[in-house]
Amino acid sequence: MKLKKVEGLKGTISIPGDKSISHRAVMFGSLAKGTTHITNFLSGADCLATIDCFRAMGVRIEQEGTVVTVHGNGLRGLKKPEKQLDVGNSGTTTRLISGILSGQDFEVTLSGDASLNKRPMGRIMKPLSMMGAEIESVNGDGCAPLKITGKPLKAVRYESPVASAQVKSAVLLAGLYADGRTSVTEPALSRNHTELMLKSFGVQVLSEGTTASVMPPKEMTATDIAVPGDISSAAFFIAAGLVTPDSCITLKQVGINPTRNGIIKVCEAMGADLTMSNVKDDNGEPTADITVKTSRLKGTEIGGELIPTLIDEIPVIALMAAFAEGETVIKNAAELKVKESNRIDLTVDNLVKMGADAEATDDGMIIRGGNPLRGATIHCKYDHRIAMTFSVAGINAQGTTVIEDAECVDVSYPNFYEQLQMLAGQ
Ligand SMILES: O=C(O)C1=C[C@@H](OP(=O)(O)O)[C@@H](O)[C@H](O)C1
Ligand SMILES: C=C(OP(=O)(O)O)C(=O)O
Repeated sequence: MKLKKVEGLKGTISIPGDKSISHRAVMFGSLAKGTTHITNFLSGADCLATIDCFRAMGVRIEQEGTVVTVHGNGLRGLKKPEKQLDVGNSGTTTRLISGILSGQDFEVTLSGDASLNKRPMGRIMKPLSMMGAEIESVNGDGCAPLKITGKPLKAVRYESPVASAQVKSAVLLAGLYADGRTSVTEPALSRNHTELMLKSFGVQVLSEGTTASVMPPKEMTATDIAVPGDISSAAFFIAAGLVTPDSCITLKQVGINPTRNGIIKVCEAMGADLTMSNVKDDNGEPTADITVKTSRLKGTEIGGELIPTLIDEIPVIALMAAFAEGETVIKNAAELKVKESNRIDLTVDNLVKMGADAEATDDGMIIRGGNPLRGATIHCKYDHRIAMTFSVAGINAQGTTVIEDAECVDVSYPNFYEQLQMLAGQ
């Protein structure tokens, strides 16, 4: 993909469905009794991998674009798949499904692409083993492929060393099959979509501070899920609207769940012209239309409990910082090193390549804003968030920017480039 400076971004777009919520809707719908109708489903590669995994375990799932119908098999109705499950590039699929597979009465192996098979799985293997599951890293490196043999599970109270919704969810989902109340405490609150959606499926869930617990139900009951727009996808256009001269963009029906809205707080701290309207609350998953206009941004500090609420947005926030006046310090974000790529190093390397003043630290980065950016060839190591971040950089840089492997945006935002062109009037 080649990008050049644009004249300004103008218009209104609908942001595709939230990736985290789309995964969970398919998973919980598969385990429920009855039919779950999902609208505004994210038809990106990661969520399609989740659909394929549950189809391979005997669940009938119909998909027509963003409308998905899941004919649930009930809590104990999954079948042993004929082959190993392919989780593609998706950490969420891998870790959440591992929790579910821990409670089944069959053995299964799951494996993903080269990037996925390098990501740490010890963080779920430990608590799931404590619950009694047999879970083995086939190559002995703590990564996928994972061989999981489901067992009758013991309830646990798990103290997670990381604020991770994937770890929390893996344990809570195994807890659906346990012999009592299972709880997870995390160092800071991560996204709570699992807790909210399990409740909609009739499961008893309790959330108190940074502890969530679940009681094993007899069955889960199908429900309808309207997926909000993904704030992690909206982030690219929030940033683009703020840093591109002569821009005004409205993003419709974006999810603003408080465990996900850190980018909005950062925008406020940076002095961004961002307004929200048409705020609606749907079972704890509120949405709003977000309007952004070109703004003079100023540097800020980002760390602590804010980090889990904006974890996937950090690369594009770092780009905003490169356009801001003064210094931005991002800390407590070491988790970025174990995403689809090492997002600290890859963000900083590509920013520097484009002429920005940025440096990596042990757990984050420091960006001194204000240097004009110049076009460059961007290696994104097949990481969708890096590809989109540097596309936003490319439309604001002197010369041409080439994004290699740009098709990886399909993982979370298949129509990203179409919407970008539309807003640029091209
Ligand atoms: O639970 C989820 O849907 C996700 C949780 C986050 O990962 P961690 O739990 O590893 O922080 C996030 O980065 C990922 O994109 C989606
Ligand atoms: C980290 C991400 O996803 P996952 O962990 O599901 O691969 C992401 O989408 O940025």
